[in-house]
Amino acid sequence: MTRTILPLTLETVSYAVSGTPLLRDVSLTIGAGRRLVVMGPNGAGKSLLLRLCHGLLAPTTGRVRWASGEARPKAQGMVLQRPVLLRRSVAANLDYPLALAGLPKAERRAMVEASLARFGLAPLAARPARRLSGGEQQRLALARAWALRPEILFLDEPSAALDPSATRLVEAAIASVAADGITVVMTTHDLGQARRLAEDVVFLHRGRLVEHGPADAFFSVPQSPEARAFVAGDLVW
Ligand SMILES: Nc1ncnc2c1ncn2[C@@H]1O[C@H](COP(=O)(O)OP(=O)(O)OP(=O)(O)O)[C@@H](O)[C@H]1O
Repeated sequence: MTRTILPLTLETVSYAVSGTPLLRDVSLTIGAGRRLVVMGPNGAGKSLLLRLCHGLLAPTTGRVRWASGEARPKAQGMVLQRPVLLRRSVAANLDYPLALAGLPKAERRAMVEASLARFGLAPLAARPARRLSGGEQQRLALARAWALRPEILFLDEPSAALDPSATRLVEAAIASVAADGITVVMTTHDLGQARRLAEDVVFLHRGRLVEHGPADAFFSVPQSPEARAFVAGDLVW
């Protein structure tokens, strides 16, 4: 894959609502091909950070800069905690964005087949998407995003409210996306999940970026008192 839009750089990004600062002076570079997990207690600003990166929100001050120079490149996707699925079959949900992207029918059919197979969804192809279980819906949303061949995917709490076996299937799907060289940036509350998936960690606390570095170092020797308390399970907000 030719890399064109990464790295993504946040330059002293702040975000405020009605004068209340929610994220403050976040500077961060996200390079290609890594799995980055954004962690932090409730209300730390994890979802806001993802929305700013993806372009759903604009910073109050500072800049979000893609290497391609585009304001909001197409080669990036976001999967929400509760994915928005069409009232159609699983296969039709995969086909629709490909049609919007202008892919000819034969290519779409091949890509839908590949996506169904890749994410374990083939037996569900004809089912109404909105009747799927939470875990199946997440995998469909991941498959749909993957089929568009993004360079980077943002995943906001991809396994919130899923049971352990559904969580493991979603994690396998995320690992499979990353194995294709797609950069993954995700939030999670689940320390175990972060240990399983993260290569790098960003740790936020009360709207500030407190740590950013390799996951091994973050989990074994967190530098800040906040991160130490968080890793020990003692910091809840
Ligand atoms: N539009 C908004 N107006 C006012 N406050 C907001 C708005 N959006 C987010 N916030 C607040 O900003 C803070 C950060 O929100 P965010 O959703 O990013 O937290 P989070 O780290 O993802 O938390 P959680 O782990 O609980 O999902 C929270 O205190 C939230 O209430």
